[in-house]
Amino acid sequence: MLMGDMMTREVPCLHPHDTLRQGVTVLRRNKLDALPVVDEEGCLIGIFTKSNVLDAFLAGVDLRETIAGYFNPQVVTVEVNTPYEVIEQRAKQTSVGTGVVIDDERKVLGIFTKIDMILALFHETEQMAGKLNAVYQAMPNGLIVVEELEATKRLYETLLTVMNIAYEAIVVVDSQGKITLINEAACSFFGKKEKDILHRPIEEVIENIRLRRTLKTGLAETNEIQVIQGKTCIVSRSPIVRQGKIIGAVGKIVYQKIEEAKDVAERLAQMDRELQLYKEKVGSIPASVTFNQIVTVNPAMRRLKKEAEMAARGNSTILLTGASGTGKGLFAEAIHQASPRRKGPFVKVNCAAVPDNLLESEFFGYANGAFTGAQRGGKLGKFALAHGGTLFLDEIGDMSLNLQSKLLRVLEDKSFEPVGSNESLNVDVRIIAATNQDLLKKAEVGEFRSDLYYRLNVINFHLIPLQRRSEDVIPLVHVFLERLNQDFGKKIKGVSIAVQRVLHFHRWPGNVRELRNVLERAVNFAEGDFLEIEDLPFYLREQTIEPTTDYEKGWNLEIARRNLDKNTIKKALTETKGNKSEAARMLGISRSWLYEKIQRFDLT
Ligand SMILES: Nc1ncnc2c1ncn2[C@@H]1O[C@H](COP(=O)(O)OP(=O)(O)OP(=O)(O)O)[C@@H](O)[C@H]1O
Repeated sequence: MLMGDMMTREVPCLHPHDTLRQGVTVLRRNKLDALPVVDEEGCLIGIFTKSNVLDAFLAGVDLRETIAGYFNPQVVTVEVNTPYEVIEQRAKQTSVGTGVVIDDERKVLGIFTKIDMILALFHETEQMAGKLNAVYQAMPNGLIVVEELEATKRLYETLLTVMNIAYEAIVVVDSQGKITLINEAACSFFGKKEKDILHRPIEEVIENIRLRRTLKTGLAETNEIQVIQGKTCIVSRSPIVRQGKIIGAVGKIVYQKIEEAKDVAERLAQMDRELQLYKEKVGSIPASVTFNQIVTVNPAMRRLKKEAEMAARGNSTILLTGASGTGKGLFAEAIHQASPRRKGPFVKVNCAAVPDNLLESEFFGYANGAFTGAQRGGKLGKFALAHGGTLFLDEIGDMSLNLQSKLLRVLEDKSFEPVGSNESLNVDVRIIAATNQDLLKKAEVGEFRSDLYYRLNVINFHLIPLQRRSEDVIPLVHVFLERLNQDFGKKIKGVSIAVQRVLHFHRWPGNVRELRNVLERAVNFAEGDFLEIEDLPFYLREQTIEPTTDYEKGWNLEIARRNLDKNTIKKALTETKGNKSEAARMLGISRSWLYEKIQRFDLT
């Protein structure tokens, strides 16, 4: 952290010819303890403090006198790029509470108070706790409990020891992608000393580790085979997320005894290919989505992901609810993939897409010669196809009452008769159902069997609409852009700030699906490296025009810009229910800058 990240910016300056009354008024208005004094060229020549005011009063001066004889020419100065450690050292040595931050021409850039330093310290402590937690998550067997703040140092030493006995290379970066922790194995793997690596941007030290991507998307990736430093390695990456914010990432590189593992991996891949072939032959869709592919930094959604992963281990029926496009299908596949049934088929039926008269044979199959035009030899239904695996009943709210009764019977008896057959078939199938309708309401008006509802609703996961987790928008954008670049052979690097703003504040009635479609359209139209407003569909472009009353006052660009800033900050504060740290993060500006703007626009 540098001085530039901690100081209070844009403080007013006094001139020696200003009166004492002016000096006192500016101090009071800005709630500051001291103000820089500058000469005609704007260069720092001293500091005017509250003590100077008291001295003047004691001397019984007239407030119309100038501050020339009262300000202090001995002023503690700090340069803007001074590192935190040096500032801390100097702050301990001086009794002065305020320093002036200057550039190399002695022009004033801001002031630095001990309060600023305490706030910066809090920030550092928060980050340290996050890093400790991340490394704990990355250790398969280590148990580290962070208790009290005073134990942190001891823990840090323990942590380094634990990291150093691991034979994998472990590296931790902060939200800026700078290395904050690295173990001995990693240093020896890269042939560098810890002191030459720490605090450097990750890509300067380790090519190809892709932790920057983890910081952008929040996606964990496990056991990917990659070549790093010319060696084949197994790499795992994990984001460090705290209160919906990605604050860092951990990378683990296994680089020893890889050849043996590679052999096993290749044999497994071959078996997987064969299995896939058989699965396709029996007509089921091979599920390949895992929880790792579900992008979210929202704490409630992350909790849902964890709970669904736990529920996957059992056999109970699961009901997924939530608006269209929130990821119910994705969750269903991930649950199957995380369950002991993952080797079995994952069969999906969209209950809204199959005509009612065909649903029964679609579900239960039919016997040879069951009806005119039926396939010779009969046909297996989805229940039989899903035997040993998972049957995903999408849009269950659209199923007819007649079929609902039949489904309930299968769920209770675990057996059914194909259409036109008297022979009963036993099946072992786990049911996951999904709907964007309120089944309980439907049950109340007799459109859905309430006994089926309770039978399905053993475990319920209600997915959150994208509008209520807007912090997920940008990580999703990064993941989708990566995929779309691949599909369309493009090299879009990201989205402009203006587009970020629009995407952030849009209400997303179509949820993640709508976001994905918007990006697909934009990638098709984009000409530059970044997606711009004009690449967005018209209905989103319209939202960028902020209502302003300035037309009456003439077309003043500065006023219009200020209004846009003010409105955007207002929206961010409403969105975050007044949480200023959250709002600052959302807007991509520092907290002190946000406070400054709030005061300037009178938004308190
Ligand atoms: N958290 C997520 N991370 C990555 N992709 C997502 C996420 N949520 C949804 N998607 C993607 O968005 C699209 C819509 O998701 P999905 O089909 O699972 O939604 P749904 O809730 O089942 O919708 P519907 O009710 O209309 O069937 C899919 O392309 C899916 O891969």
